[in-house]
Amino acid sequence: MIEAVGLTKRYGAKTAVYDLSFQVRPGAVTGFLGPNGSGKSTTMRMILGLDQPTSGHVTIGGHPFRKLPNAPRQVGALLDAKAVHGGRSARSHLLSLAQLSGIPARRVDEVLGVVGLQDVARRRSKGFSLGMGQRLGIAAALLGDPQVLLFDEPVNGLDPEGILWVRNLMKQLASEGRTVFVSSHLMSEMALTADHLIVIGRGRLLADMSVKDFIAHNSAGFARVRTPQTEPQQREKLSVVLTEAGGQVMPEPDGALRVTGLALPAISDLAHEADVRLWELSPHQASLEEAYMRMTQAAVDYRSTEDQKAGLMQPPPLGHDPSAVLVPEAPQQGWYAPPPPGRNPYAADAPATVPPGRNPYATAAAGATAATAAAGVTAAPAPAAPPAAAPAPAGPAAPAPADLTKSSTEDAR
Ligand SMILES: Nc1ncnc2c1ncn2[C@@H]1O[C@H](COP(=O)(O)OP(=O)(O)OP(=O)(O)O)[C@@H](O)[C@H]1O
Repeated sequence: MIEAVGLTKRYGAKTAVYDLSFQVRPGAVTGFLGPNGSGKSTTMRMILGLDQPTSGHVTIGGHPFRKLPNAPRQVGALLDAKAVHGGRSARSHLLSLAQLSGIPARRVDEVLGVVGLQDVARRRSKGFSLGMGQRLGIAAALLGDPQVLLFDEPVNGLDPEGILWVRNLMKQLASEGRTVFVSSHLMSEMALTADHLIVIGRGRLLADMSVKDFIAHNSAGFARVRTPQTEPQQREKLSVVLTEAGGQVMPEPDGALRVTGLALPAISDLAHEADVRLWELSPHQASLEEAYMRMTQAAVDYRSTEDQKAGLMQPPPLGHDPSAVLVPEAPQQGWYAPPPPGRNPYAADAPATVPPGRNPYATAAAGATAATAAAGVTAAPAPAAPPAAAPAPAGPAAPAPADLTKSSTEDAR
């Protein structure tokens, strides 16, 4: 088990991680989610003893990483897949890590098979695509057959087949009773891979719960309501009526209204009483991705001016005064306002109102990382992550597609 207690890390005036306490349990995949710069990599580096906490502490199996006996056999980590000596072949890279940790050479061939790189094992890794680099990093993490595994963005650069492979590998490792801690920006992928989620924003804990609970609490429903386009005053009238009845009303890009906090029958009755004709009244389920975006949007540090065009910022509510701009300290209601956890907004008895409411070998088994650090090789800064929308395409140095999609020997079993 990994246990963090009051973990805080400051870099000068910048607080990267603040008072984080959580546990990562064995036998489950725990997803570690947060926007860019939220402190995921810093937390992982502190777990691996590569960064010292300013205050608080973190242990693995009850010991700080640096005090773990035979760490490479107990903990494996993928932190930065690009931090590999490109002049070496995949096999010799793994062999050198194995030698540093007293791991027999036959294990190198085993893990090359597990990650599907056996046919390119003697090729220099500088010719590897991003996806192949990720596979090599995962092989390094598995080298010591450790019980605790940390993966920082393991699906970066992987194609859909690779993403599926990583998903199955994580699940398999957890089913063997191992502790698997995986960071990602991709809520949708984590919803499929993880059993438990730890979500952070600006270094603070936002959620620590099972995926099941996260879905139940956050992917709330809403109603879409549309009035005749030819009569905009009807839309305004309905919006006022619904708001007065305690609903939250937001405009949709196509001119419809998104309503939360009111049951569908109540919306219908209120429209009827106000003599407003409806062309659409339909229930919708907000996606988990959207729920995650809502939870973390107040904690997003880097936001493109193009976000508005891409629909990644919340539209202002109807009647919003743009001069009164709020800078929230905590997550707040975004595109939609979900009902309190467990409440079905469409139930006939639903209330009319809702309360306002690196290291060069950082890819390597972590122990080898420490060993290479001791050998005087300094850690590289974490690379900027790609946008969350889709896996990054293979880099320009991508080899023949056959290499990328190669099934691992594990797949074949
Ligand atoms: N060595 C450092 N010196 C100064 N600031 C740092 C250092 N490492 C990280 N930070 C800052 O700490 C914050 C958290 O960074 P971190 O890399 O942990 O976030 P992250 O969640 O992993 O981000 P991403 O998803 O983009 O990889 C950022 O603001 C980052 O700029």
